[in-house]
Amino acid sequence: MTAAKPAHKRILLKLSGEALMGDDAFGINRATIVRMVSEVAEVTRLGVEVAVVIGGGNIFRGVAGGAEGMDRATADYMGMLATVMNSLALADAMDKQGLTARVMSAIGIEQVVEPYVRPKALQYLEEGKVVVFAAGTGNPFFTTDTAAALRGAEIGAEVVLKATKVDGVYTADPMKDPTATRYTRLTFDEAMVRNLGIMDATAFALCRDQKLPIRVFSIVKEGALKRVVMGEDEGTLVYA
Ligand SMILES: Nc1ncnc2c1ncn2[C@@H]1O[C@H](COP(=O)(O)OP(=O)(O)OP(=O)(O)O)[C@@H](O)[C@H]1O
Ligand SMILES: O=c1ccn([C@@H]2O[C@H](COP(=O)(O)O)[C@@H](O)[C@H]2O)c(=O)[nH]1
Repeated sequence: MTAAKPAHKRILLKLSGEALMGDDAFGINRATIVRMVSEVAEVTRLGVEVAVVIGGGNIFRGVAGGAEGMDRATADYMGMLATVMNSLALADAMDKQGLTARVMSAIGIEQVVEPYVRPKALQYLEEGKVVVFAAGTGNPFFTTDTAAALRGAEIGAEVVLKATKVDGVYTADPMKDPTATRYTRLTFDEAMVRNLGIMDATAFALCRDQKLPIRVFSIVKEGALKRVVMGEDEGTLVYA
């Protein structure tokens, strides 16, 4: 009997910053990051090329309460720096688990991490290294979901996997509306027309135009990432 093959050769994994908190109120929970990284390690062992974009919601968001009264662009740069911190923590945890990770930043901070250079990122992926894209798109007024769509398209990923705290896209925010029901699949146009808040419209529009599917699934659910990579029916597929 031959072993089942992964459904994807190259993926862009968008990891929720907020999920990194685990049960804590802020920051990075050690056990949580270690578990997330072990799930990433498992899919790299299947031969899948993995690029990661991590959010910053566990530390700072430009539109959150902590930024009230601030200049929006300044607050957004703080948010991007929060994603650099998460990226460094992630790469460090990967290193500890025997993965080789490279952090590439969209904003220049060469003393800390190397800048994002597309051919270099592609080279790392071909070498089997995990590439962590830090600092979002490098521009204020965007989110790391849009960065995931952008980098996913640039590196020719077959799918964007949005790993978050909920197990898919619902008819309404399931954290606020207990009657909300989960979609198994829906189109980008449906997601945008229904104004479903799971991702911002910029990210949806970019993926739709590039015909880059997104699968939304729960990173809290153990083994879900591997099941998604193996093509099993997990979470919600958003497609063009
Ligand atoms: N229609 C919907 N279906 C599912 N989740 C929704 C929906 N509308 C809003 N949400 C909310 O969206 C959240 C996930 O999106 P968001 O990008 O804010 O989180 P994240 O990926 O965890 O962010 P970050 O990386 O910034 O920490 C969920 O936790 C959920 O509460
Ligand atoms: O391209 C980008 C990406 C992010 N930001 C800012 O960072 C925070 C954290 O990102 P999340 O996607 O919310 O996790 C975001 O709120 C923005 O303030 C950005 O400006 N540009």
